[in-house]
Amino acid sequence: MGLPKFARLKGVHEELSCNLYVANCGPAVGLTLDCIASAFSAYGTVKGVYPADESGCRVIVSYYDESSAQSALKALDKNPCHDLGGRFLHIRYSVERPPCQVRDPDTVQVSLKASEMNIPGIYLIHDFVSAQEEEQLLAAVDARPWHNLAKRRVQHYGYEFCYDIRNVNTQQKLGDLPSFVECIIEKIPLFRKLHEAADISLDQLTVNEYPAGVGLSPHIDTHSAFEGSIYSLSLSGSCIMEFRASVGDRYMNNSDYSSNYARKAIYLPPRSMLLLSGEGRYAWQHYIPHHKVDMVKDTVIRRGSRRVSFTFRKVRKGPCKCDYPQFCDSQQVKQEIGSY
Ligand SMILES: O=C(O)CCC(=O)C(=O)O
Ligand SMILES: [Fe+2]
Repeated sequence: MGLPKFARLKGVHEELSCNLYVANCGPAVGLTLDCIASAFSAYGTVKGVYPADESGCRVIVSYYDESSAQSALKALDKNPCHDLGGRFLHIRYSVERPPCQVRDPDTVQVSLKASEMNIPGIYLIHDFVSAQEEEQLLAAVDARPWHNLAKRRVQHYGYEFCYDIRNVNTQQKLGDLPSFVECIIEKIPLFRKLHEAADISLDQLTVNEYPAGVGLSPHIDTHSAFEGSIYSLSLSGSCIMEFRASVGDRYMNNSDYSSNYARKAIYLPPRSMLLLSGEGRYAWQHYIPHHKVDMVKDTVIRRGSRRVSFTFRKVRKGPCKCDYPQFCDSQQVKQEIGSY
């Protein structure tokens, strides 16, 4: 069952409602829904506290009667709330929207399994590495130098990925993949059960470290740079990864879209390995929204202080001859690839 959906009443203080839209309040600012309910229960019996959106810092507090909501609004709007660490709240009345209006064009249902997304070529295996391997992998990269990008840090092995040209210099090999990733590489054949062409001769690794709230812009990994299978292991923190394809493209069915894109999303827990191949690798942009919290099946999941991903690819030595020429730089047609 979905959450009740509410709309903020802009500037309408006199229109009473049992529901309050409360800004500057929520899991992203360190306040659990339970502690918010407890603070607001000083003004009447609280029916429920719900995230108002995916920001993690706006909630709906729902009372059984309007007089409780009115007392809470009078006492707490733009005043410090003692029970919530002296936080200043911004409060409006809110109304429950009828079910036909509930679709927020900015939100997308988050799948737990790749098969729920229904994008050909995308697979996810949970618990691909153990907690002990995760710890060792993090220690190994933390013992090596990081390169700072604007908002995240990276390391490259095998070949350097150059963000300005979105490609690798195939003439300049850095070396073999480091021995500490052997425990990952040896398990890649597990994907053969899901995808017959699981490529095991990977020779390029990019390690990304994202602080909480930092995501990744929409892009398709350059076709001419890498072969058809891209593996990405999530460590330490979780995130959601979204996928989008233009509505005009034939590589999508016509459900699940808002504005000009079909959009899908998947939850990537720590230690899970994602495979992008085929249509999902060549024709869908992937990206990580810049959120501190993710809404996954009505649960608010706070991002950890860091997420570290290991992305394994095989450098392409000739032109790409994929079946998706409109996204293919080797096939010289206008692309839609975006920046990393
Ligand atoms: O962090 C990730 O899981 C994905 C990284 C990625 O898409 C890339 O480096 O191209
Ligand atoms: Fe990518």
